[in-house]
Amino acid sequence: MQKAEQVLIDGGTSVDELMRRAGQGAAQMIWRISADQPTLVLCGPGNNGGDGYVIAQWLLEKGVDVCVAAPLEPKTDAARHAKSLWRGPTLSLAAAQTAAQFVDCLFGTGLTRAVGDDWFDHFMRLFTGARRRVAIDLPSGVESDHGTLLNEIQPFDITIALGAFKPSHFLEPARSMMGDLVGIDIGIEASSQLAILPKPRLSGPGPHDHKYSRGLVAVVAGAMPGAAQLAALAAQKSGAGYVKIFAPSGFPAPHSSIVVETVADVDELKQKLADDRISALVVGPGLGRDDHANALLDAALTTEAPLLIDADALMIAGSGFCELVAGRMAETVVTPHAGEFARLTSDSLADKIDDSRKLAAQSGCHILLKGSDSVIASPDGAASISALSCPWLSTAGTGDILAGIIASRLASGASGYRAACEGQWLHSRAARLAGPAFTPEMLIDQLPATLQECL
Ligand SMILES: NC(=O)C1=CN([C@@H]2O[C@H](COP(=O)(O)OP(=O)(O)OC[C@H]3O[C@@H](n4cnc5c(N)ncnc54)[C@H](O)[C@@H]3O)[C@@H](O)[C@H]2O)[C@@H](O)CC1
Repeated sequence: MQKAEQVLIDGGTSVDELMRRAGQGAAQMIWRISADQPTLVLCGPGNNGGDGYVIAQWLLEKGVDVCVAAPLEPKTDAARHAKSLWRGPTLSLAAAQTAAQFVDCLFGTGLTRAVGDDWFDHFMRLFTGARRRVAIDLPSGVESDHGTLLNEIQPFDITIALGAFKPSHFLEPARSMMGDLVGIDIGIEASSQLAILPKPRLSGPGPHDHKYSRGLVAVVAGAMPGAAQLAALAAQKSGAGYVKIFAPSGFPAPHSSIVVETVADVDELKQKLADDRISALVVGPGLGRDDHANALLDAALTTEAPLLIDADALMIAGSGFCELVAGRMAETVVTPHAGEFARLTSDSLADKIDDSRKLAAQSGCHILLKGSDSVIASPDGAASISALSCPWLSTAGTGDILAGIIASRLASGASGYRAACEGQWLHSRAARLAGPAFTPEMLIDQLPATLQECL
């Protein structure tokens, strides 16, 4: 983002002009949602504060009863210029009174440490006394890149992001402080190795496609049949041409179209996995964690097809994970939740994006770190954050479904990173369509409609 701003500035667009676009865009948004509510704008010393003076002046010209509170004079040229154009009253923090609407321009992306108590106590007084609270770019107290809270703030009603979304708009715990999140275009083309997951663009089968060209997904089943069945069903309803489960005898097929191939032992599994028509393999959901499960995982790792590793397989692999996957030539996607991730790295999770990137680079695998703020990282350093979150996904079976969706995307020929990104988006979107309190089957049933949206 800062690089993108610099390109514009080098090309002749002044910081004043960017600030004018940002402030006016934000003011118009505020005007649309709250019209003439009496408003207090809290302006800090940096360019975020400068945005605040632009917003305040724009609202004043609309006839709004607006006041600025500022703890310090502006420190940047652009913010000084914005203040020079402000025609309304400016009060100290201590003198400022609460207003119906509170607009927070104390700090944006430049916050480097917690806001001190002398300012923060007033900040909270003015915040608490307002009926509507609007944060400009980022709520003060939130650092911009890692989702970290530097102060104990409370949720805003709306956050207006300027120019581009920052990682903390989507990473917890910061994300929960944003309220409704909207973006303002100020003419900056942000390009970075960190992306917000876009809606996938998929194509359906062509006239010459058949079940194998659309992709054969195989699932290695273990001790708990339900999880492997869900992964298989999800793969099927995400568009795979053919879905098979390799399972011990007596394993129930989840649907008459899904083939269950009995494997008597690990050697037989290895033989079946040598079938080069297999386009993607899933191992982990319901695998179990005993010696037999361990041997099934070893067998699965012999496949030359793209591989999705999840759940029990990750718990078995533990800190030996990187060694275990070291020899793999085909794409490998790994989908741990935070607990499984900590098991793979033998360390607690400090920074979702950096830690996922590190594990991806060390292992050569694509890592999808699951959570309400899922992060996907690739060995080449690319990373994406999911902006679609659905807290109703926090229920048993949904991870197995995600594994099946990603496997079907791998089977269609997508790269590991792309399959993980597409799978994550489809999963979250299906959850939104399923509404509250869904069963795994209800979630799976939404997958065709979700695919339809992406064709
Ligand atoms: N750079 C640009 O061209 C544009 C920036 N814009 C705005 O500018 C913001 C970033 O501006 P800045 O980089 O000036 O950053 P901020 O306005 O967030 O504040 C930075 C200033 O606060 C100080 N500071 C940081 N943490 C502090 C703390 N805990 N207590 C006291 N002082 C502290 C810093 O030393 C620095 O002086 C964005 O979030 C956005 O709102 C927009 O106006 C669009 C254009």
